[in-house]
Amino acid sequence: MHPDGERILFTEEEIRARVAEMGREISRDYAGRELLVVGILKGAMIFLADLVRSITVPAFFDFIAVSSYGTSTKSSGAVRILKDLDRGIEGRHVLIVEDIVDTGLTLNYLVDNLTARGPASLKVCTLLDKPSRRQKPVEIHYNGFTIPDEFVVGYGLDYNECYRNLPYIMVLSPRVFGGGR
Ligand SMILES: O=P(O)(O)OC[C@H]1O[C@H](OP(=O)(O)OP(=O)(O)O)[C@H](O)[C@@H]1O
Ligand code: HPA
Ligand SMILES: [Mg+2]
Repeated sequence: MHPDGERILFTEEEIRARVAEMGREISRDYAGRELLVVGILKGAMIFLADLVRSITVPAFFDFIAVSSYGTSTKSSGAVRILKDLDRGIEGRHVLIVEDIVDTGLTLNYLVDNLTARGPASLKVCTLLDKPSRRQKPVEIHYNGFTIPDEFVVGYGLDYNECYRNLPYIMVLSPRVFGGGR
């Protein structure tokens, strides 16, 4: 394990198995339809890349970048769109793909924002759910794993832009961010 980790939460193998299972479930639910997968940059990129390879219905991609964490382990509370979708989503079956739902501020904002654009349907898929920290409600349709209240990194998730390329998910040691969340 990386020396900044406290413990591994999910191994590469555990993630691979769960992501494949999620892809199969999504493929069943969207049978006969075309999917527009909307990835939330940057955290969701690794999960999305693996997930879509287990999805068997026709899938198109678009990406939106938002930020609320900046260089901290605490959400600033203000969600900003840094890069919007390239195209409209009116009449499309949209699946938002996210790495983690924590306070819910990011997805609560994005679901409202994208719903206003008139998609045929809108669902949320997240690899991780940390429900103990929720401040705003988010309806999650596909969830990989529910996790405890700890700051996790790896498999796309960062702290201060580090650790995204770790193939597993680990709990970040509080000594790296000074504890005190
Ligand atoms: O439920 P919330 O408390 O809003 O937290 C979840 C969001 O925070 C992280 O993104 P971040 O703003 O750090 O950008 P990143 O994806 O580029 O790391 C994560 O990828 C989610 O998008
Ligand atoms: O636990 C987390 N790790 C990384 N990024 C995050 N953004 C919200 N929660 C987290
Ligand atoms: Mg981040």
